[in-house]
Amino acid sequence: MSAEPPAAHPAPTTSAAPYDALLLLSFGGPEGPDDVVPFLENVTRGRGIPRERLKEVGQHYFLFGGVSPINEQNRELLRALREDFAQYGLDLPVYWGNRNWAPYLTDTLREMVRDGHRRVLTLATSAYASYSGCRQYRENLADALATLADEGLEPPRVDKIRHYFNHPGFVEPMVDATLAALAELPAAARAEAHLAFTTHSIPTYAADTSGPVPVHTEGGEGGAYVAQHRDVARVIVDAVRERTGVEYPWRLVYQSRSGAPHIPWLEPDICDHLEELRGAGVSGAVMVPIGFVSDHMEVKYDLDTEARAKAAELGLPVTRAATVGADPRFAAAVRDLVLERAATERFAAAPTPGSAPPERCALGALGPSHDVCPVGCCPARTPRPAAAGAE
Ligand SMILES: CC1=C(CCC(=O)O)c2cc3nc(cc4[nH]c(cc5[nH]c(cc1n2)c(C)c5CCC(=O)O)c(CCC(=O)O)c4C)C(CCC(=O)O)=C3C
Ligand SMILES: [Fe+2]
Repeated sequence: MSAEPPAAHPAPTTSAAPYDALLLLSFGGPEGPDDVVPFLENVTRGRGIPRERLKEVGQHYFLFGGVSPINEQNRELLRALREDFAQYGLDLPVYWGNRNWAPYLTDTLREMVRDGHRRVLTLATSAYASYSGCRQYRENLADALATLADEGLEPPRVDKIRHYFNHPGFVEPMVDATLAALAELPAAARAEAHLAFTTHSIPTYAADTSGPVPVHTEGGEGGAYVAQHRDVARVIVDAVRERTGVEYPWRLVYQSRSGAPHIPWLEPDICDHLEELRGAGVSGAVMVPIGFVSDHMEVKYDLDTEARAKAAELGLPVTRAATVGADPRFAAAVRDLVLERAATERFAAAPTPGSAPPERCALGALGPSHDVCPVGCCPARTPRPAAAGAE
């Protein structure tokens, strides 16, 4: 056998430079009955959510012993990320901080600074563009950095990984989960089944202004939030057709609405949609929660408890697809996104002749999302400082 020819390309680098740490940034949730009310106070501070709604949401948590599944799911994701990074030689420590519960973001960032980190890349557990799913996390980062500065610490530079809703490592586990949930339907219910893709409802004004380019349309159909979810749904429907030979009818629907009743939010609600499907004589439905990264309370209560009860009352067979959670393909996707962004930053700082910015993986029609949110992206109703963006 002849010797290996010299490699045409340099070996792909596993360097995360200029980044020296990854921050997993999440929502946080209560870990026992005594945590529920203070957690809800953290979530809703200044957000004008009616008291009745808060009492109701508190009951959802008490049904599960006051414990949200989200923290344990983030611990699993941390383990999966660390394992993946170690296996592929990516030497990048991973930290975890939350918006609404311990470990709090500010405490984690302080620890990161004390450990000597100066250049932090952030992964938010939210895949899509919207105020709640993106800018609000960037506001939390700005607040935490300001607190550290007040304490006399030198704040690190913080960036955020691009929206990953259409990354194959996020979408492909959902395709498998949709196939598995279809297989769980009784055979007679499967043939004429519908796919109900679900995500968190948000106010229609937030949907219309989501993403970098505000599209002012009536009814919340204009912005990036809805467009991104539709694109993912389309990719899953196509992949399911390739694997089963069936093009299942589908619709993007919403769940977990809060806020005052006179403010319009994205519709239809999953429960109303199930009722409509039953009325139309549909044989069964699969709920596919593409809007969420793990099976946290919005999935366990709003879908597995409330929507399933609705379906049972209607006599409509339904199953629910799992979210990606700590799937190794998602951990690998995060590594890919870290390396992609690191290479982009290095290229921007020192473009060398013949070098090119890295490839950016994305399925669907929309293409890879921007790295840095431009000024005015997913605007807040009351402007506040936000980190990791162009402003
Ligand atoms: C877009 C979006 C995501 C997806 C992106 C992401 O993941 O970030 C998300 C995730 C989550 N939302 C969660 C919990 C809550 N969200 C609330 C309230 C709200 N969510 C909103 C939007 C979103 N929320 C909005 C516009 C409000 C109204 C008030 C406001 O503008 O802030 C409330 C208050 C009570 C209520 O009214 O429901 C709670 C308790 C949990 C934790 C679950 C657990 O504990 O396992 C998670 C992962
Ligand atoms: Fe929420």
